Amino acid sequence: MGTPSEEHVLLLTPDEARRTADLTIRAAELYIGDDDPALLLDLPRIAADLPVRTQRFLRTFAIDEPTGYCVVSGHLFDQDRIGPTPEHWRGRPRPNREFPEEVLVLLYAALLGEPFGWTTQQDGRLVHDIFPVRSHENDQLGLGSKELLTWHTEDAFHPYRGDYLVLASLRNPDKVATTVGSYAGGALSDDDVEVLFEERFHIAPDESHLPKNNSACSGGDAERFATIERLIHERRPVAALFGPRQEPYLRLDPYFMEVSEDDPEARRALDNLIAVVDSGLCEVALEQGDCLVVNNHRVVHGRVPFTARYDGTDRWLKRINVTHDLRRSRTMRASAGSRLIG
Ligand SMILES: NC(=[NH2+])NCCC[C@H](N)C(=O)O
Ligand SMILES: O=C(O)CCC(=O)C(=O)O
Ligand SMILES: [Fe+2]
Repeated sequence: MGTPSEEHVLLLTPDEARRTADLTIRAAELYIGDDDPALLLDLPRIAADLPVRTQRFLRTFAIDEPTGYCVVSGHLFDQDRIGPTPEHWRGRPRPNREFPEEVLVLLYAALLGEPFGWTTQQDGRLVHDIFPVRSHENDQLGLGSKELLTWHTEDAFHPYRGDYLVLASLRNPDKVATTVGSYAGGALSDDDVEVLFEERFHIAPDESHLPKNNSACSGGDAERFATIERLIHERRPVAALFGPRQEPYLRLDPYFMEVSEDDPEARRALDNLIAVVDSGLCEVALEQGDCLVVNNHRVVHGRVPFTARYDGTDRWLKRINVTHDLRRSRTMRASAGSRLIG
């Protein structure tokens, strides 16, 4: 994988960008926030008014998997309306000033599948904020900055992790790059591939799901993290590769992965895979107005280290998780219609 090629990018025409912005601003006036059930119900109806090229581009990306990631660029994100980059995601109003951009990622999610969130991430918000937070400067979190955010499958530890991820760049003045990596197939020995397809790898939940990175509720909160706790204690081994042998899907987060000491074969195969992904890692610096869509099985992603500003002008992304099939996670959601896994 090199730098993004033409097939990865849809550049909106000025007219398409205007129509898209108008659509999201009008919709944002009709609903009360990213969790408004009426908005979630209406998403496909509203998405039908997005430019036809956008609809076809994202539907093709989802169904045919022509590439592991793509970018829809040229969106108009009104900087005056959006206002300064906040200091923390906690306690933000609903709806907020950037609600039209939250509507946008929800509409794109509806073209790809169904948007969902986690009770254990950002207090159950459906659309996540990603900007540097001072207290997390050195953490392996989207909210970090000083450290390389090592590449990963989003929520790799979880059986119901998303099929796609949408990242909308509200601003990125220092052109801080998101990293994207893949495994094309053919670069590893058949023996290594065989081992990687077997359930010989442990993946611990990353820290974004831990209680310390959510708001503490008074009492009775243990329940919210019970499933995560169980996954930590079960330590069920999983496969690092799955699906088609020629072009396998990935389930990787090396920083949080472990292989038993008595399984050097699995260790070596994983190290070889990590080296192949590393060697082809590319950097995608999202410009203001870019939406990056990641196929969470075909590619891994991360972020280069950077120096945060903490003056209201920092890099700011909106993130949404998307699944093809909400029903699969039904036992971990409170009701059939709930979009929060936990
Ligand atoms: N290798 C890693 N750092 N994995 C964790 C990724 C960050 C996590 N998805 C977050 O929302 O903050
Ligand atoms: O900041 C980025 O570009 C990616 C962040 C990310 O991967 C995450 O928060 O999980
Ligand atoms: Fe991520």
